[in-house]
Amino acid sequence: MSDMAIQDSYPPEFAHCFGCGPGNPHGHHLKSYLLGYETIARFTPDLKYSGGVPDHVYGGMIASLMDCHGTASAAAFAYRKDGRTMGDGRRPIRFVTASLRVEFKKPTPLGCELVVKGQLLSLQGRKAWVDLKLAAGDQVCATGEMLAIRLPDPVES
Ligand SMILES: CCCCCCCCCCCCCCCC(=O)SCCNC(=O)CCNC(=O)[C@H](O)C(C)(C)COP(=O)(O)OP(=O)(O)OC[C@H]1O[C@@H](n2cnc3c(N)ncnc32)[C@H](O)[C@@H]1OP(=O)(O)O
Repeated sequence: MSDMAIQDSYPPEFAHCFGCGPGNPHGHHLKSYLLGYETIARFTPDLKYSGGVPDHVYGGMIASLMDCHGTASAAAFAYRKDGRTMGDGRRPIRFVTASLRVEFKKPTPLGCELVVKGQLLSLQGRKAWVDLKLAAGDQVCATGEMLAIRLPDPVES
């Protein structure tokens, strides 16, 4: 597993995301890592992120974790495809979410660590499709699929 969290390679101007930006003092600071051919993030939501009942996570938190983990995963997969290393000093590769479909399979328990995993489905040009799974222990509680779009490099003047 890479020692560097994917989000820690975001330059300061792109580090404000509430879900995962290292530069947002109020945010969740999700950290995603490349682990072989998949990505992984671990997060334990605070008890205030309850759904309709106090011991389940609300759906927006689940989608948020997939949102941030999915774009980070897309970036990590693109670095690998380009033969680059995160934090290599060149312009960082960044993706944003164009679409995210989430399927809530089981109630997600609150008060325990959630594990989000990402796998690359396809990477074509600027478009990356990422498969996502969120589990509590052995139970997959939600699955998702993201289309992430790579931000173009600015034109040098
Ligand atoms: C933009 C400035 C951001 C600045 C800040 C950057 C911050 C980087 C750090 C991020 C840190 C963590 C982030 C956490 C995850 C978020 O929360 S990201 C925030 C939520 N997402 C957004 O705000 C994105 C809003 N959408 C957009 O800005 C623009 O629609 C996009 C996604 C950049 C695409 O616009 P574009 O660059 O003009 O590209 P466009 O030519 O429209 O589309 C490219 C291709 O994708 C396809 N496509 C685009 N959208 C869709 C869609 N929804 N469904 C299907 N296909 C689509 C197009 O058809 C096209 O396909 P081809 O013709 O090439 O085959």
